[in-house]
Amino acid sequence: MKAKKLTGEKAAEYIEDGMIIGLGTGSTAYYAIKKVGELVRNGLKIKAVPTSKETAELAAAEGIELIELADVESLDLTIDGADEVDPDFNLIKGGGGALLREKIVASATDKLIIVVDESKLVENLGAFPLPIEITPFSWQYTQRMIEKFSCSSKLRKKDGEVFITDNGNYILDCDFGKIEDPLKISVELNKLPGVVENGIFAEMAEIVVVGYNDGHIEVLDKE
Ligand SMILES: O=C[C@H](O)[C@H](O)[C@H](O)COP(=O)(O)O
Repeated sequence: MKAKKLTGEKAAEYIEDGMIIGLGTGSTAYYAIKKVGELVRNGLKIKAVPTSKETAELAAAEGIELIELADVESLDLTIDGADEVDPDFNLIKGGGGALLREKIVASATDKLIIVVDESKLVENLGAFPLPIEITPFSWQYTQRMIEKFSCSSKLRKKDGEVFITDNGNYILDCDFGKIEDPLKISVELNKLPGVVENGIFAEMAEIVVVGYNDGHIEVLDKE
């Protein structure tokens, strides 16, 4: 928890007056949002696009001005968490179910800053089951098509009920084993009718802020 808090707060240092920023989802992004709230209450002027209903509620409670992505051309930066990060900054996201909005917001962002604790760093993506957002319509058919990519999958449930995303869709958590070529599999998965989006964020992150349990932080920069 300490590591998550430190990374969230460190990432907030990149925010400057007048910026339009994206706010990620999850337990690490939470700390960044709390820090942004503090900065706003101390006079920082920014506007923010949330990546989930949960984040919108938290940000509003923090007094952060929210806007729609539809109303802007691009975002200066986005701070978001991840479930896995490989050495090339490819990510798996969507453990919290927010991957679709997160990917749309990330794609509109000049600088995507990822905040993680050390447990998220991996040599290869894939130990964390890949979340894939799919339409409820004939979802079992979509599942069969996805499983042709040599994975096994489970429909995500929460409290015994099917998990429904903010967009009214389902999520399949897919075990591919080691993912050798994240960009390729991401593109192939998104070609399947019924697949709305998958949780691989390939070649999108620019900065990864890593928090270690001993209290130190490392900032990894793609450049
Ligand atoms: O859907 C959720 C997001 O992709 C999260 O950013 C990701 O699951 C990491 O969350 P956490 O920081 O809680 O581990």
